[in-house]
Amino acid sequence: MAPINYDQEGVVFDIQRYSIHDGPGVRTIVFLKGCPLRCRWCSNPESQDPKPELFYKDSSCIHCGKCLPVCPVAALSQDNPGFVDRDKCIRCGACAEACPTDALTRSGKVMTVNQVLQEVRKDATHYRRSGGGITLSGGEPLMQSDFARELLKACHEQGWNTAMETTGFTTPEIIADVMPHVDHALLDIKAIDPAVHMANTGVDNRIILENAIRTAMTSKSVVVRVPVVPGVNDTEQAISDIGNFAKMLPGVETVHLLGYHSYGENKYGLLNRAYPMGDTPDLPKDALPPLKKVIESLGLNCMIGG
Ligand SMILES: C[S@@+](CC[C@H](N)C(=O)[O-])C[C@H]1O[C@@H](n2cnc3c(N)ncnc32)[C@H](O)[C@@H]1O
Ligand code: SF4
Repeated sequence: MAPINYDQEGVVFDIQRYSIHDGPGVRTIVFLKGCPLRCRWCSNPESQDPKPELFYKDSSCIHCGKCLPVCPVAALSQDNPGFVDRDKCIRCGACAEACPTDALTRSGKVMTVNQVLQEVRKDATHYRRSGGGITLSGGEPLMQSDFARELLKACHEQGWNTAMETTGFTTPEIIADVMPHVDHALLDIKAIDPAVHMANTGVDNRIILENAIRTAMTSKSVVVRVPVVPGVNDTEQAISDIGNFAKMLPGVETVHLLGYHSYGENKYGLLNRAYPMGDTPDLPKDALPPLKKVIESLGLNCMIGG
């Protein structure tokens, strides 16, 4: 195996400690920026653009104007305080540094594998006791495949367990390159019907379904995950289609059903974007048990949440 490149850089938008979801034991979740999909319900809209970007919180802005002179490309407006011309913005973050009230903040920063390791190491004693480790999420972690691979290799060298939340929309070469370093793959399948998938995520699902087979053949443990979204895949037929696909993946025994929630809605506002789900209510709690039964009737284990 090639030596680990600890200087490999990636763009990280969050590191969450002490998670008891998204893999076994206590975990640190490292969120990588960039995603080729645009799921209408995505709870992490700040993950989608690969580069760092600005959040603007109108209610915190005191209109002091300190952001205006520091922007090197005049992407902010004197007449309309807090307005960010996102096509002009070069993501340097100078305005966020100048902002005294954090009305402007930057999501995403460049980190090396070594810098992420130093952060993750703070939880290492918990990993040992609980069988936990690191989970890469995003965004789509495979969009920064060199960074993901080097970080996973470095975690394994420390003896830490690794997991990845992915939708597998990438090339077969990247699956072969990265997935052998993942102990637990949490593989999202959002819809089997190609038209439904395209309309709600913006991409064709053929490559995802093909890569699901490749992942199942490469990874040590794979769980299929389904965000259950009203009007998209919340019918017994749609869940049965996903269950039947999961069932034929080698080694897959478990499906997680995640009910749609709108927790990410406010972040669309901070990015000056409209929320694509409008006022669609969260999936009612009682919608999931019947769908769990559908999965179990196929001979698979099913867990609500993940
Ligand atoms: C933000 S995604 C990142 C990983 C990868 N891009 C993916 O979609 O699998 C992490 C998990 O959150 C789920 N998720 C995203 N938005 C959600 C929402 N509004 N309600 C419930 N689950 C959601 C995804 O389906 C996925 O299982
Ligand atoms: S694949 Fe994941 S990160 Fe990408 S848009 Fe969909 S939910 Fe968001």
